[in-house]
Amino acid sequence: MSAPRDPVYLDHNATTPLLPEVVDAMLPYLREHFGNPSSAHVYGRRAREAVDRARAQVAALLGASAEEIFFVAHGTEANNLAIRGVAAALPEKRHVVTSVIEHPATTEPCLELEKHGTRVTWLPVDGDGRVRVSEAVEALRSDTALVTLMHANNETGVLQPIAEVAREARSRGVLVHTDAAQSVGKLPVSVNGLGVDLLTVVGHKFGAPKGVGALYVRRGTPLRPVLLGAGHERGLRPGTENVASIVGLGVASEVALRTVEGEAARMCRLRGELWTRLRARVPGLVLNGHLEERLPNTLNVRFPGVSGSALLAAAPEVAASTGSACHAGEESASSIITAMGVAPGEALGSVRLSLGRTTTLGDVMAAAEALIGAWRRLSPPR
Ligand SMILES: Cc1ncc(COP(=O)(O)O)c(C=O)c1O
Repeated sequence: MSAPRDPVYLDHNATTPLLPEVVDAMLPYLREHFGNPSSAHVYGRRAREAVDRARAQVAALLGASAEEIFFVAHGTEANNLAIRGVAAALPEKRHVVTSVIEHPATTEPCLELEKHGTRVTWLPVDGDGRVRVSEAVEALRSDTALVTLMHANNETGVLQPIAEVAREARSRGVLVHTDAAQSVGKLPVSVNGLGVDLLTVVGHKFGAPKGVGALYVRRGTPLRPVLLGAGHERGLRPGTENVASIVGLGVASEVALRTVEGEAARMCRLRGELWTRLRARVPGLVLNGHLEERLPNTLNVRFPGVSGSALLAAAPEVAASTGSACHAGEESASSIITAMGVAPGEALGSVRLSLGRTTTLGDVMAAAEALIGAWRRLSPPR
């Protein structure tokens, strides 16, 4: 008897499988090259060289210099370091601008600053899920320390107008951070193209392991460490480097630099195929978020008359997510979708389908069939 097939994995915005090149590059650093990069002997030197190589690879992906890349444990830490680190470095500036659709790794540090007296402007989004540049500009004040806006939203995949906001903010002397957890590795991302001072990179969103990320810090940006300890990462992020994972992040960056454009185009075609198939057979299906200004791999759709979680439970052939949360047995709609003006009852029908490098046309066709079948079984007869 053959083993049951695993469900089609359409949850690449949650995490991605490790790239084979990443695993191959990491293994020697888990086995024989176990040295501490701070040690002066050959074991340490080998580890230091590997970390330096990875730093150059991440920098190349972003169009940055190696000295501007700081390794951290994850996206959460990178965002905390950017937001809390700037606030600590500029104590006289008591205002931060962010949006209502950020990941908790941004929202929570902003709420913490707010508790301690910093004023935070929470920008709304329009019906397409985008911040309006004019509202971001109007929010800027003489005491604004930082604008922190995500590059691509993790649920909808919608891209934010970072370059336009950054141009205005930086011309007024305001620092700009973008959480690029979802866009790096899926789209070409350049720190100079975006014009940002700080940018968050998350390894496990593009084929590197979980538990490693990086913060890009433009030369000269005022930033204080959040963790206190020894002098690793030039004093900005103490703690012995996670060498094998850093090597993995470097190789994933190198692969992304070589292949991101081709993969983005392939992803866009597959996503188009999925959308076309679903839309043709689910009357009333709605796309959440802007049609074009979005990640090439992400489709977030609202199925009529059913909840997204019930739909996914009825389609075990597909592994995907909803943005809804369950509190005390009550399902509540995603705050990202309701922020776009969608009524909570309708927003509950949303499902995020996020494709990746391992996704094939066969996967997309099988997933579409499974979702359409589940929706028909759950929907009252028309
Ligand atoms: C937009 C965004 N920012 C930050 C993070 C946090 O990354 P991590 O869970 O690796 O800390 C995620 C992870 O889902 C994300 O999607």
